[in-house]
Order: sequence, then structure tokens, then C-alpha cells
Amino acid sequence: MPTFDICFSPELLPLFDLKDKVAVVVDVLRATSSIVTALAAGVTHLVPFSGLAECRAMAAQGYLTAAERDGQQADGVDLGNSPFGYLDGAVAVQGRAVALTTTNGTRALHLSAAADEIVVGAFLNLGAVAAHLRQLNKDVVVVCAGWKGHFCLEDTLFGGALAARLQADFDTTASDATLAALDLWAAAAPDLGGYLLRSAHVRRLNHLEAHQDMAFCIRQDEYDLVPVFKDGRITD
Ligand SMILES: O=C(O)[C@H](CS(=O)(=O)O)OP(=O)(O)O
Repeated sequence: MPTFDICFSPELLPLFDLKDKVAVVVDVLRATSSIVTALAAGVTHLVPFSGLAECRAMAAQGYLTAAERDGQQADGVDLGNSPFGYLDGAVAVQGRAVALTTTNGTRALHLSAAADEIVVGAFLNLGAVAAHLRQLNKDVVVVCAGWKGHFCLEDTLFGGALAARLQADFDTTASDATLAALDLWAAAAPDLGGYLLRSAHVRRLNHLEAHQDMAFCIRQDEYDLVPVFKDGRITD
């Protein structure tokens, strides 16, 4: 049986050997939820950047630019980090490519480069990711983007939810991280929204008046797509 492990923060990635494994990068609030939503809304592909300047420069190549720092949309770009940016019609996204940089999510994607395949996970595409992993039948590491290197509840809960769906097909008992995430998921699942109200990121989003984002990002199985980060691009 393939193994299922969880890396609670990108800072812990040096302890993991991603070679020959599938990395599922997750940043529920909000980068990977926005990536999944962008592709569902008709974006052709996304290119994640670490730096703002490189991201902004992609406008010259016809890209829409999406950039966020500390939760706020950066100056001089088309979109921020809210999934609603791809849904509300203020910017026409259908058929466009997007250059993206965020505080935590794009960093986690780049730091997972050693993996055999890098999958973008969110509650929004939880079932599609689970089905894809079952099909690949390889060892999995969920890479939680966390917040500026710190552990965060929402990404860990995604790891627990994914482990719960894969318990019959993967060894989810070998790592304490997975066992802890499964327990956390069991505690939170009956009222995920209520549970997450206590989390630091939800408090940050509420402070930024991005109240609807959490409610949207915790919807499960909203989209049946599996974004993969390969050769610098994220495509479905
Ligand atoms: O925009 C977000 O949700 C975060 C930034 S912060 O944690 O709110 O400062 O970025 P992400 O890369 O999606 O974690």
C-alpha cells in the first residue's frame, strides 16, 4: 500500500524526501482555492511566481496578473487572492492565462519541486484529488502552505479530510502527522465553518473584510478538476 504523509509547514520540507512521491500542495485560505476556482472559471493556465516584480512583468506577455501580500491585493495588478475575483465578472478571465504570486501558496508550490507530480489541492476539489491519487497509487505527501512558515488549522484539516477519504487505499497510520490530522478532521468536520472561526487566518480575513472567502473555500467537491504544476505552469 502506498503511504500518506503530511508536512505541516514548508519549513519542514527538508525533512521529507519527495522523490518518486506525489506532493499535494494545499493553501485553503486562499491560494489553492483560488487556483482551482480560476481553472473552473475558464482560465487556461496559471504561472506561480515568488516575486511581485516578475509577476507584474507577465502583463507584457498578455497575462492577467494576480498578486497578494499580507492578504491585500498588490498595486498595479488585475486580481488579488480571492476566489471571487474569478467569479464576480469584474475581470474577464475566460480563456486568459494568469501570473500569480501570494504570500504562502506560491512559495509552497515552488518548494515542492522535487516531487514526481505536484497536485494543487483544496476542499473545492477534494474528491477529484482523492480519485486522482487513488489512480496514481504512489506515496503521497500533503504539503501545507501554512502561514509564513507557521502551522495552520485549515491546511491541516484538508490533509485530514483527504486522508479520511483515502484510508482504504493508503497507509494513513505510519505518520503521527496524518494521525493527528485525522483526529483534527473528525473533531472539525461536523461544523467546519464554526471550527475555523477560531483560526488565525479566518480572523485575518475577517479583519480584511473578506468574510465570504472562508465560507466559499471550505465547500467540498465543488469542482471536479485536478490542477497539476508542471514545467512552470498549473493546468487542469
Ligand atoms: O491571501 C491570503 O489568504 C494569504 C495571505 S495572508 O495569510 O492572509 O496574509 O495568502 P496565501 O498565499 O493564499 O496563504
